[in-house]
Amino acid sequence: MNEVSSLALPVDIEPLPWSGRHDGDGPEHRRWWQTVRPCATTDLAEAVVEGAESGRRPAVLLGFRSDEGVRRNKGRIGASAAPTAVRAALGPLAFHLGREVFDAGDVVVETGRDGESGDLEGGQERCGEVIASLLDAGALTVTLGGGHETAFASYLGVADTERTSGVRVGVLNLDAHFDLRAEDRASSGTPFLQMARAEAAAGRTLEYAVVGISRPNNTLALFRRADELGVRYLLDEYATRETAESFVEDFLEGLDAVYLTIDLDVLPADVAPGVSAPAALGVPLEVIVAVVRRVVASGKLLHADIAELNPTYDLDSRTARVAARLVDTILS
Ligand SMILES: N=CN[C@@H](CCC(=O)O)C(=O)O
Ligand SMILES: [Mn+2]
Ligand SMILES: [Mn+2]
Repeated sequence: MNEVSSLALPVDIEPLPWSGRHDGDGPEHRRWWQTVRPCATTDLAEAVVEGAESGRRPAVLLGFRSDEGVRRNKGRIGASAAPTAVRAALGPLAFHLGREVFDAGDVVVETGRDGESGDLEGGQERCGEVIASLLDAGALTVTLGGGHETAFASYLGVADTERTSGVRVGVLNLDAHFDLRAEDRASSGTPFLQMARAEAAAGRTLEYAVVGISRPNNTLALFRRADELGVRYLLDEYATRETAESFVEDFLEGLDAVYLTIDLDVLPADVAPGVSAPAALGVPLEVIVAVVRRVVASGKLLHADIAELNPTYDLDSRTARVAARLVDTILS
């Protein structure tokens, strides 16, 4: 395990904007805003030692403020504001988790304009370095995207940490889309093809499964690419609690560790209106929560991210509240 003092955090640790209702200072009144601490290296190191005793790693949240992937994918931009919106929705929630939670701040991606490209690739590399460093230190990491280009940043971190050396790692995506587009440059529509190519270059095969694929929202070309790459998927219309849990159990069985990525457009549009591409059908939130619980119960969760929240199109913070609930479930 690396020294925690070598953490490559994205920002100088400053008080971050966590707030919520105040019912008192005792543990019985505890909420997220009273719990989350800036990710100072010595505090994280202590929490890792304590977490090893209780069997619960400390969690570290990391924002990936990026619009560039969705912009390149011709979607509706606004996801760069999502990390702030998720923190605001998490802050007032009652805290029942038996682990420490830290906030490592945000990696900020410059957005392109006037025909110029933004530096998505640089941002993904920086984010990947931070994730790998936090994983090496012993944390359970959760990235708050950003468009789904967040997933390639997550992959870089997962691929780089010493914790995945010699380990069978899979990627479980909860999403209406494959995001396997073959494009000249990275976007929110390409991350899993980028991963498949990176794994192939390393002499491995990407273990990739998706729950919630919408047939009308993925072309025949994308279904063919998924088949060529051996991608396992469950269509949205067949995703009941029973089928989804059994699909995920089968996938997890052949793995030692899993990276979970949740694209909020997997949910019905009335549950998650604040996304670039809202779903006409979608997978019920109860099913998504059940899937996340299965992943957590497996003990194989290494890293997770939540992507595509777009506060510009949200209604009364509905989607941000769902994202916060899912973060809470991931860390339960
Ligand atoms: N992140 C991926 N987004 C979808 C968007 C689809 C759409 O705009 O309809 C994709 O590229 O397939
Ligand atoms: Mn996606
Ligand atoms: Mn999607």
